[in-house]
Formats: sequence, structure tokens, C-alpha cells
Amino acid sequence: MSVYEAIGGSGAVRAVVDQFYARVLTDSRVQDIFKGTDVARLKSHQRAFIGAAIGGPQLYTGRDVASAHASLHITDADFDVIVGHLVDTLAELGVPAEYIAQIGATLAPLRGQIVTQGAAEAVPAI
Ligand code: HEM
Repeated sequence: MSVYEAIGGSGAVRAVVDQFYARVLTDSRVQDIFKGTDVARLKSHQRAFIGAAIGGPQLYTGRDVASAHASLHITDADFDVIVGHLVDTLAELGVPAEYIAQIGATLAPLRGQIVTQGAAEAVPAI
């Protein structure tokens, strides 16, 4: 059984994405990054992306992850905040820890494509 089926399929993914964005968009550490984003569109992409990433039938047709985040200056700390909200949402909705770990392991390798603002870039060029 895929993680997608195990957590309850499309209804579960929808609930996760809704609660996840409710948290993210009210978190002062990261909410500014989402200013000007069409949240309904973002949620629909995110449902497809997460669904596909955990073995669901969705076809994700959005931009590739690196291009979607390229101009957002996302730091490692931002990434940790976002993943933290996802993990907390999954736990709150009763997803067993073993599946949360599997979802985390699926998304963790994307850090390198999403984080573009690091200590090295913060140092002014001479
Ligand atoms: C595992 C982590 C993440 C995944 C899987 C992910 C996935 C996605 C996907 C699928 C999209 C839609 C792409 C499209 O529009 O075609 C998106 C857009 C976006 N993401 Fe992420 N993301 C992650 C982390 C983050 C982080 C850490 C931030 C900022 C704190 C962020 C901010 C945004 C914003 C603002 C957009 C909208 C960009 C736009 O509409 O121009 N994401 N993300």
C-alpha cells in the first residue's frame, strides 16, 4: 500500500494541504514570502505535488520545484519552518509517525533545489 492510500487518499491530502497553509500563512516567520501568491492555485498544485510524491494517482503538471522557488530567496531556516508545519499538520490529523517519516524522507532531498539563500550568498561580493 502506498503512503497515499495509507493516510486516506485524496480527502486526506486535501485536509493536510488546507491545514498546512492555514499554519504557514499565519506564521510571521514565513508569511511574507507568500505575499502576492494565488493561494487557491498554490494549494491545487501542492495537492497534486504531495499526492504524486507519496504514491497517489495525481499527475503533477506545475513548474519544476527549482524554477518555482528560484526567485524567492528561501533560506534553510525557512525550509525547516515549512517542513515543521507539514509534520505538525500530519501529526495533528492522526497520520502515524512511520508515514510522517516516509513523507519527510521523500521531501528532504528537495532542500537543495528550494533553498537559494545561504550564508555564502549573504556575504557581499568583493
Ligand atoms: C518540501 C518543501 C516544498 C515543496 C514540496 C514545495 C512545493 C511547491 C510547489 C509544487 C509549488 C507550485 C509550483 C507552481 O506554481 O507550479 C510551490 C510554490 C511556492 N512555494 Fe513551495 N515547496 C516547498 C517549500 C517551500 C518553502 C520552504 C517556501 C518558503 C518559505 C515555499 C514557498 C513557495 C511559494 C511562495 C510558492 C509560489 C510561487 C509562485 O506562485 O510564484 N515553498 N511550492
